[in-house]
Amino acid sequence: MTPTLSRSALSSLSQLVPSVYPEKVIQFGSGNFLRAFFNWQLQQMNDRGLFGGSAVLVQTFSKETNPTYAEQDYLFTVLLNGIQDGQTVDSVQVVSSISRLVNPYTDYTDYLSLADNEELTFIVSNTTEAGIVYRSEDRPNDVSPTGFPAKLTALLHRRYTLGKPGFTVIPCELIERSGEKLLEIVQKHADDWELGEEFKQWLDRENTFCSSLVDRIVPGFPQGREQELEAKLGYRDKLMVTAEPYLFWAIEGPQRLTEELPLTKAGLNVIVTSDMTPYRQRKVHLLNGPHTAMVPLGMLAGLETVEDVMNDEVFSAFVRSLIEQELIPMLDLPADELHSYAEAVLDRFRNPSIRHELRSIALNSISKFQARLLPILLRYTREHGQLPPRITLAFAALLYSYSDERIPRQDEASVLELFDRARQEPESFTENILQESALWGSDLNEVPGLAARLNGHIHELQASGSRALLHQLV
Ligand SMILES: NC(=O)c1ccc[n+]([C@@H]2O[C@H](COP(=O)([O-])OP(=O)(O)OC[C@H]3O[C@@H](n4cnc5c(N)ncnc54)[C@H](O)[C@@H]3O)[C@@H](O)[C@H]2O)c1
Ligand SMILES: O=P(O)(O)OC[C@@H](O)[C@@H](O)[C@H](O)[C@H](O)CO
Repeated sequence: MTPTLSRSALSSLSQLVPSVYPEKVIQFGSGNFLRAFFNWQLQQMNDRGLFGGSAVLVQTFSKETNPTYAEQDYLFTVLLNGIQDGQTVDSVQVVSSISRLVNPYTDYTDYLSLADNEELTFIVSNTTEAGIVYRSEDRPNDVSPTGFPAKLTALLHRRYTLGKPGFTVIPCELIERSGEKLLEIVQKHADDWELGEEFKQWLDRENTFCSSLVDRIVPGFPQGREQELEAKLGYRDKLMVTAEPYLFWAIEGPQRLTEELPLTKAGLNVIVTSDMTPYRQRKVHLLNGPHTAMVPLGMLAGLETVEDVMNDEVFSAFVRSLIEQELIPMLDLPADELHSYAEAVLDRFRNPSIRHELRSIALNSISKFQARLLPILLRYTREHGQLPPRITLAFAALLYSYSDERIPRQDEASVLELFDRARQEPESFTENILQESALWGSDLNEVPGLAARLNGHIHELQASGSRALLHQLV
């Protein structure tokens, strides 16, 4: 029988058994993305003798300890597949940069005692966009608070009471100004819990909260390839994760980070900058924007993956013209840089070696549309005196897909409730949903012509499907 990945399995397969490094990073979140992004980068630094440290994982959400990490001695495989600098990449690496997993729900004392170790100086997180939220019900009791910022506050407070130096905190969540947002919530908990002014000053003075922008497409576990990979690798690995070779990380923080976390020295495409705004705009609008536009249109036409979209003449022409004609002209960055980033994105979308499911991108599409495409729609309309045709069509497809049972909706319960309420009056569904400022930040019925255009498109989508409509646009 094929063994499970572990140190002894590697040894019996005569493969290199990786070194064990001291813990230097506390990592909140144990999902696919961090494994293929941050843990993989730690491994690259360690392999080059530049960091010599591992990350201790803190479970942030599920209350039951995930047994797989311990079963696999905290090892997992990262498979990188795609084209980089014109070369085909098909690499397999066992990553050993995680030391152990702490579950604050079952071992709260162990969790808090992470504050005692002065070698732990970095905190990295990815708890999804839903993780960096304020929860007034979280209290400083002798059991773990539920929210990530509240857990972090408790840890930071212990560090402060021990008189130890603070941390460099780098959240990877895809929310705007993530570092500032996280610090704001930590300070709010400090107020709620009456932790004192001195602690709040220590938070500001001794800790560095860096906003950051991450970029790597990580489709996750290689579904359907388990047997092939087991035969190739000689072990089974439930934590295995596939990703594209491309990687970019902009960290807004002090230059000392380039020495303390020598990612760039390890040859990684990471920059430490005093202003990450342009990098964020470029990525959110030119990569995530087209993703969010292609999802409802593609799914309504029965397409399943980003690659399906890119291999379809009509759909890929739509994606390209969306980028060139509606997105790039609305971004305040040098045009040549935007065009070359966009070309790279189109190549990444075409990557035949990874299966990026449209339905995985579809999760929480409403807030994604608001962040990724709506600002461009509004600016284009203001500047051109007319609606951007492609973003507007994608918006119509999104609203239609949230009101049609054929496409399973995956969104927050509160969002789905607003859609269900709007649907109770089918004749005014569009106007009802556009008026929900909670979804869009304002009443979108005030955008000239938007409701009428969306209504028209929704009827056309019902009558002829998305492909026919795209034909008319490209
Ligand atoms: N997969 C990609 O290509 C990619 C690329 C860039 C960024 N991201 C971002 O990474 C995030 C995570 O993606 P993933 O692929 O690792 O998903 P995942 O489901 O594998 O992991 C999600 C992690 O977040 C934790 N979590 C979920 N909800 C939480 C909550 N409310 N509070 C605290 N923790 C919570 C989970 O416990 C888990 O550790 C996404 O939200 C996405 O924005 C993903
Ligand atoms: O990860 P999500 O669900 O926020 O968005 C889906 C994709 O747009 C996203 O994962 C991109 O692939 C990623 O942001 C690339 O760095």
